[in-house]
Amino acid sequence: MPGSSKVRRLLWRLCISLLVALLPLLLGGVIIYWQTQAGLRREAGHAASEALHLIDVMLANAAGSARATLAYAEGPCSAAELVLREQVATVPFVRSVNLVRNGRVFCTSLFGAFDEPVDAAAFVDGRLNLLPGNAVTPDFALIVYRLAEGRDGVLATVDGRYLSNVLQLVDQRSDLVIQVGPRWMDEAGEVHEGTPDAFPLAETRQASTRFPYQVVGGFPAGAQWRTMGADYWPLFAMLAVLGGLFGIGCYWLLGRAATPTREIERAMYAGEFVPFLQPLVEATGGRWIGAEVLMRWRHPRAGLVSPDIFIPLAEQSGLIVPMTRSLLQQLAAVLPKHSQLLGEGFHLGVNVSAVNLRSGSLFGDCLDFLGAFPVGSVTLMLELTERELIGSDAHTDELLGRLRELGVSLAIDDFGTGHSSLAYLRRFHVDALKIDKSFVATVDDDSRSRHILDSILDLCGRLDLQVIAEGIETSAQRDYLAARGVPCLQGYLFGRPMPLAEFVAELERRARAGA
Ligand SMILES: Nc1nc2c(ncn2[C@@H]2O[C@@H]3COP(=O)(O)O[C@H]4[C@@H](O)[C@H](n5cnc6c(=O)[nH]c(N)nc65)O[C@@H]4COP(=O)(O)O[C@H]3[C@H]2O)c(=O)[nH]1
Repeated sequence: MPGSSKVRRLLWRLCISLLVALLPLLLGGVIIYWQTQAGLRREAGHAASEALHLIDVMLANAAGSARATLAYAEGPCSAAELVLREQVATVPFVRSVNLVRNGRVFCTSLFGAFDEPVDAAAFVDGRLNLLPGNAVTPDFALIVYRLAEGRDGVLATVDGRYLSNVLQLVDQRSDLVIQVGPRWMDEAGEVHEGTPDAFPLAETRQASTRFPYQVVGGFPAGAQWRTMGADYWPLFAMLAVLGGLFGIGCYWLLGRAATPTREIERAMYAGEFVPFLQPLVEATGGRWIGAEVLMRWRHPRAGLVSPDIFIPLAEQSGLIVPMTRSLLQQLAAVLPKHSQLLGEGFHLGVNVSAVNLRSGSLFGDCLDFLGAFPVGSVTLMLELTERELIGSDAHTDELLGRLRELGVSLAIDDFGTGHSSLAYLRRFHVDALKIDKSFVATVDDDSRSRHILDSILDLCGRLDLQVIAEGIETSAQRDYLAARGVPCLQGYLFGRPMPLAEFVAELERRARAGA
């Protein structure tokens, strides 16, 4: 089988296995991505509402202090001073309480009597003002709650650091800001003009129902991947292991044969079918004048498998066609380099079956094969087995005619063992007969069956057919057949089927020895 198909198949197997291995990670990744996104949205929403709740509590404290001291806005500062300080000292988060009369602060919890104008228009909804600092703490933000009754009223302030603490601590992963009218404050306590940039991820905006401000929350870019990495790495590791196992399993499954036919197909792509050659020898002198090509399956686990086991299956499935082509290609890749060892018209017998004849590619395969050799250095003989009956139809006749024109000869294999041997002789223009080893074996015993062998030999003489006797195991068989004029012999006595390289090495050895 061509190496490229093998590589393609291996690549395909690898790609599929890789995809299967990546599948849990990909699917898991998508689900985790989606879950993380939903989780971040939930987290941002939860953080904003938590911050809103805490800031509402702080502002409610300021509003409570303002209500408790409003009545003092009508009296002198001296009467209110102690009450104001008491509020600052006892009410959580309230930093100062200041009384306003006729649009001016006239009394503060810090300085007592005081005088400063109040810009009522700066208060959102007349009630809240976010400032980057004031005269007492210019570097610290503060939020001022205003309770007004006409031009009188109370200003209660909450330190911005409480707010920034809330924004920071309520959720350490999300970012939160508080927006009060035209200003906003970040987690660091910095006050900015305008509105903050939109958060790239899971932005949420929640407005207080009690005071005129909003908390805006969200996550910076990349937070999703960081969260996935930080929170889900054990799951990713598990998915990776799972994917690895799936991939290995898939690779193994794809390499495993589901059926015998599938296993033969796999073996073919893996190049496991190889040619073995058994020498054909001259009956007189023992010179190697050719070889029969016999297919062997070098199975990675079972070792060498006999063709009797896999050829019938290969014929049934039609795989015998590419297998035969592969056999011819393997021979054509090696033997022409040694054509000087082969001598003139070296005989090469190749087994073919009905499927090969029907396939439509046999002629091309033979043409390619013969084209690889120097002209006349080999003769190709197709040996027709009788396992599948070959019908005589116009297509077969035409094919055999074209093959004959190409110089390919035709032999009937295992002659006499099938039920159609004589019919074959009648139907086809046959060049040679291969006498089956079961008839050759009759040489050794004196039985009547030896007469059948003699009759076949007579028949061959009358029909002017070339004879090759196979299965010669003893010198008595050799001598008998040689005496009966059989020119070409094959059998264990001369050599067993051997790998191609071994056959070439033996040819070289014989050439050196002058055999
Ligand atoms: N006992 C004994 N046996 C001997 C002796 N000399 C040779 N043999 C065996 O006899 C068989 C001769 O091949 P075949 O009759 O064409 O019979 C072949 C042939 O019909 C089929 N076959 C082999 N290769 C191919 C192929 O490439 N294509 C097709 N279609 N069939 C093949 O498988 C059959 C079996 O092949 P193998 O097992 O290789 O068996 C071979 C060979 O090893 C001997 O002295 N004693």
